[in-house]
Amino acid sequence: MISSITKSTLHLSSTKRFYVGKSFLRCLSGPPIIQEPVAQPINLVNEPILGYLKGSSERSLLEDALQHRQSTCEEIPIVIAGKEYWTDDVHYQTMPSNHQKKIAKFCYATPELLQKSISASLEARKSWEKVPLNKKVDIFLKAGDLVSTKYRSQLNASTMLGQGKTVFQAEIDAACELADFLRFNADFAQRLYDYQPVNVDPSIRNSVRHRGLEGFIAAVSPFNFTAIGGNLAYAPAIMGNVVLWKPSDTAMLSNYIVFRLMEESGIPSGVVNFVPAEGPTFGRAITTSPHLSAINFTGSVPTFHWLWMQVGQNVDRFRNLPRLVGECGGKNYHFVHSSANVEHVVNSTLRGAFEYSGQKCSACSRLYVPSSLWKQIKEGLVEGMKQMKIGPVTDFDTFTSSVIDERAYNRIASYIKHAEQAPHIEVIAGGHRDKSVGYFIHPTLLETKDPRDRVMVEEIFGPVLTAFVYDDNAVDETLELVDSSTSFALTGAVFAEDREFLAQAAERLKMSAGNFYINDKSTGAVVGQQPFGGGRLSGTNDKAGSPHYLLRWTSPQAIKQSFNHLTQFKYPHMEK
Ligand SMILES: NC(=O)c1ccc[n+]([C@@H]2O[C@H](COP(=O)([O-])OP(=O)(O)OC[C@H]3O[C@@H](n4cnc5c(N)ncnc54)[C@H](O)[C@@H]3O)[C@@H](O)[C@H]2O)c1
Ligand SMILES: N[C@@H](CCC=O)C(=O)O
Repeated sequence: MISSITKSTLHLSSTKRFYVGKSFLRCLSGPPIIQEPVAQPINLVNEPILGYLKGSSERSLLEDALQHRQSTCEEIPIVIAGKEYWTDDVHYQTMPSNHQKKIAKFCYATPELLQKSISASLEARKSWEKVPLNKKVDIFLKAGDLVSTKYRSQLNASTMLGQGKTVFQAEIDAACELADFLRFNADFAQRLYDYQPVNVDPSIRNSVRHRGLEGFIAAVSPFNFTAIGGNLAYAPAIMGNVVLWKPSDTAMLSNYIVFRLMEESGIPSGVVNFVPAEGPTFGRAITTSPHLSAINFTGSVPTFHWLWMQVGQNVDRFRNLPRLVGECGGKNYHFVHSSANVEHVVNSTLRGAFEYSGQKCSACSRLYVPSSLWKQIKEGLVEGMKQMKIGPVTDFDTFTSSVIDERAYNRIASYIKHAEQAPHIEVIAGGHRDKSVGYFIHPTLLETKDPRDRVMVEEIFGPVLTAFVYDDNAVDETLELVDSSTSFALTGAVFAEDREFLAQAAERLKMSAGNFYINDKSTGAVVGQQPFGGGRLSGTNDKAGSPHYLLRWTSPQAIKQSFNHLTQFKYPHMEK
């Protein structure tokens, strides 16, 4: 019976099997041909979040950087194999809180330049792939240190002004998360070698080595996280890949600083090419190249679907089947049980829904509250919203600022207008909006009687939270609604003190979120602590910030090295 066989018995029997043909073998020996990298120890500690209190040195450095960035319009080239290019298709990045203020000038790459960058990256691949892992690790550790020291204030200032983040939101993203991605990925890349295949026969050596993918990777990044741009472009690079990085128009300046900082850390020219471009022009260039090996995308569902379809339509062109990694939107929930701590629910929801004006893929945008707690929770939310300061990011008391651009403003405003007109929705607080100077939309709380209204189902990606009040006796039906009423499955949170309920909810909502929180808000995943990504329409769930993510960027090769010479081709049973 298999259960009675111990591991060592199995081992022994397979060893025996290897030795059966010994008489036909002449045993040789020698060192392995392919050497495995020797890991260097990395002290994995998340980058501490600095306080930026009045009078602190980090605050004065940041204030200088903010001043500098506000009085400059940085000219940002396309960079291919270390060479700078300009085209006539000129664009500007402006400040979301003051749309007349330009902070960067850049231009779109033409199809010809995109072809050039593909060729340049394939050329760079030849030598980059050969650079030993420990050298790559050194580069990434140096980059992590440059992020947390020399470039910290520049990264934060450009993220604040260009992407509309408050000081705290910029710090957890452009400084801490970016440094964490660089350092943790260096460690994760080394740890991939911890798995090696079984070696049971001393005359045979089995091993696995990690190669970069053959071809180039296209990294297409969103506006809302500087660190995500850096991770999309550089996590593949540490595995030996070459990358075309198309940054978002509205995160251009911070992403360019990341690109230059990585060069300073020692990434050779051409390994990552910085190619601002019009979205579909870039999409068509990469998906019609036979050398596309993967797309590393973060952004909205429609863009990812479009790219996926382009790859499908060109599938017979590719030398390797491209891997499609996409992290997309969410319709994230807070589900409150009648046993929950009200004060904690209120504060967590105010942060989860309204920090960075709800422009986190993980932002809470639907809230399920039992009728027994609604009055208290509603009062708490409204009171908190009254206390939130909405303004420019240069005012350090601002809780949240404007949304990213006019397109986002109009989209979010259309949901609020819908709510204002729908008979089954009440605007409880907020709703005020004004785009005359910046794209300001005040945090808005809605209450709907229809849990399947568009405001409860579609990603709004703005500071709009909708509450649905359920009957305390209808917990099961409401959990069913949470799970089934949207097509997304990114993040979600349950709040309760009743442990039995929490266990039940964790089971019932298992597939509803890639990142599931118990008594914590739906936002704020930390690299290495809460690996990130969702299922269903929310993405391919490759868990950025974990070792699993790096597996997408390697094409492992299994190697069997034999130390024997066969002395004949026949098998033992053929001996006579
Ligand atoms: N799941 C996650 O980890 C995660 C993280 C951040 C943001 N997001 C999602 O990203 C979205 C917000 O970001 P966004 O507004 O920048 O998204 P977006 O889809 O508009 O743009 C993302 C990137 O794709 C580019 N692009 C647009 N059309 C393209 C095309 N046809 N071909 C190639 N590239 C194209 C854009 O220029 C940008 O660089 C939200 O839906 C949010 O939920 C998800
Ligand atoms: N990692 C971030 C979300 C990134 C998406 O925008 C969080 O967990 O809040």
